[in-house]
Amino acid sequence: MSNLLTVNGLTKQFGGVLAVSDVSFEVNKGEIVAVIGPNGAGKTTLFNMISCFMPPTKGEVHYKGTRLTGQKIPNLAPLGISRTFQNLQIFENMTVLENVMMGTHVKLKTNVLSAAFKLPRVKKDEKMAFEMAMEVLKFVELEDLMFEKAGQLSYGMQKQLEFARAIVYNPEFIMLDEPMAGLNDTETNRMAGYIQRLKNKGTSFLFVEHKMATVMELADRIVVIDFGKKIAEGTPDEIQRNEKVIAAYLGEEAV
Ligand SMILES: Nc1ncnc2c1ncn2[C@@H]1O[C@H](COP(=O)(O)OP(=O)(O)OP(=O)(O)O)[C@@H](O)[C@H]1O
Repeated sequence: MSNLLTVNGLTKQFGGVLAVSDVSFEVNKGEIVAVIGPNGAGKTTLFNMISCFMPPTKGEVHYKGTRLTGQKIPNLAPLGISRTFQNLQIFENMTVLENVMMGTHVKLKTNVLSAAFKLPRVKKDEKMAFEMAMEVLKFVELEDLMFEKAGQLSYGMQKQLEFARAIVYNPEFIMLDEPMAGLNDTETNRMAGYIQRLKNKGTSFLFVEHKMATVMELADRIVVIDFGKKIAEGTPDEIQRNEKVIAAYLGEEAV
């Protein structure tokens, strides 16, 4: 299995709070890796450093040999990396179709000048953007709602829409921050199905999630964070039997 993402010694200090401390792990091609841990363990901070939303105090991240740390967020998509957010980032006043088409610009060559002069390429790009968007809307079963305003959709559908926008340019590596948060069981299974189907086509994932049943079902490997430190890493079976992990979660329940 070839290595895709290398997280090396990531550390984040917020004043006196050591939110993440010397965390290292890898994601290999075709793998689904989950990051779990009790509330406040440092998962979001770790995720934000990996996806270039926050600079680390120490440590670095590489993707296929390219240093991600210090990169600007728009540089990630051309590398084949995509991410979704814990809080939905959809455009409520735009249609479902327009939201997804927004995600296609990475692959297309149209820029402001060519669009302003309505060069022939613009028409071709618009057609391609539409076709790409329709393909993923079918994949997430939202094609019947393509002309609805995104703000009119249920929360579960809005999550599907955000996922559609994240996958529309065929990224090789997708980072999902709590993809199942706020979803009911049916919606959770539906989202898990999309992730699994993309994995079967070779896409790799890193995701943070609180819903343990989903994590255990989807992840090939799990990284467990507690008080900012990696306390365990292994397959779902190994993690469920790991005493340090059990103690960390029991501690959380006792709080
Ligand atoms: N911007 C910030 N400034 C100061 N402290 C912060 C900041 N962001 C996070 N922290 C602290 O860092 C620690 C880790 O927070 P983080 O949100 O990364 O944890 P988490 O595992 O994602 O939590 P949850 O599961 O509740 O989302 C917490 O103690 C939190 O209070």
